[in-house]
Amino acid sequence: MTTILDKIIAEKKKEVAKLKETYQSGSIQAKRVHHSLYETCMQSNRMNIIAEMKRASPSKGVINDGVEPAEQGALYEKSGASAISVLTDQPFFKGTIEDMLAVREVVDIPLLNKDFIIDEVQIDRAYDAGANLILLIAAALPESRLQALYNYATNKGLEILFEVHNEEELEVAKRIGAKIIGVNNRDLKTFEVDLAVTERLAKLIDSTTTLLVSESGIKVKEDVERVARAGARAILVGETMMRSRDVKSTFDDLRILLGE
Ligand SMILES: O=C(O)c1ccccc1NCC(=O)[C@H](O)[C@H](O)COP(=O)(O)O
Repeated sequence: MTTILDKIIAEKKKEVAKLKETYQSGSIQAKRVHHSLYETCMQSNRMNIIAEMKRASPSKGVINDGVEPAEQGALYEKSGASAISVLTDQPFFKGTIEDMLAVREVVDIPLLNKDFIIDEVQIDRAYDAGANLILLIAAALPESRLQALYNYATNKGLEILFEVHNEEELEVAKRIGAKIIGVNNRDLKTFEVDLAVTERLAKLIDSTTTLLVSESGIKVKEDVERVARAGARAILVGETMMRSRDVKSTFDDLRILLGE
């Protein structure tokens, strides 16, 4: 059975083939901000929110097509975001690299380039566009490629959010040496969302040395309390932020004190 992730990766291969022909490393030069998400989150006593710029998604269709990235990014920073995740995939999420550039111009917090990274050229572009972090998805590539991309990004001074959804993928994350592990509560094959995935995998993660980020399906304070109890120090929140009519109060609700 062809899954949505298979379809996304197939499209990404075509996009990357074009990018390799057209993109010259250094041809974009955005402002560089030197902040470590890992350090920020490990030191903070509040739940860290990575707020996402997400116009649309395969599971939900259009979420917020009219968003203005610079305005929304500035609002996220002002409201207390620890980082901003910018989706740059066009075919499935309606994002672009210009969204990253627009956000980088107006904020000084770390930026995650949320895309389906399969090649070094995407890492070069993410860096040039002002990203501090990239996403690597365990389910998307063989371990040897994940390790190569992990090393490449680390050598450029980027941090890596390494995304897993089950025990086997978590083992890969550990072998690769991931310091920031994102447990995606959404099954990228079925779209089923279940916060119990964070609870189950968190038991296998040493949260004193690894930053655990719980990703997807977080809507209300009770969800945050649940993943915080499991050991998450950060949450990645897309749809809830993009649909919120009062982003500041959504942050106030979700930025709970840790260890309570
Ligand atoms: O969101 C989707 O439908 C999706 C489908 C296929 C691959 C990835 C997908 N989402 C990427 C994400 O990980 C989420 O955007 C992120 O965790 C935020 O999730 P949410 O708060 O539920 O919008």
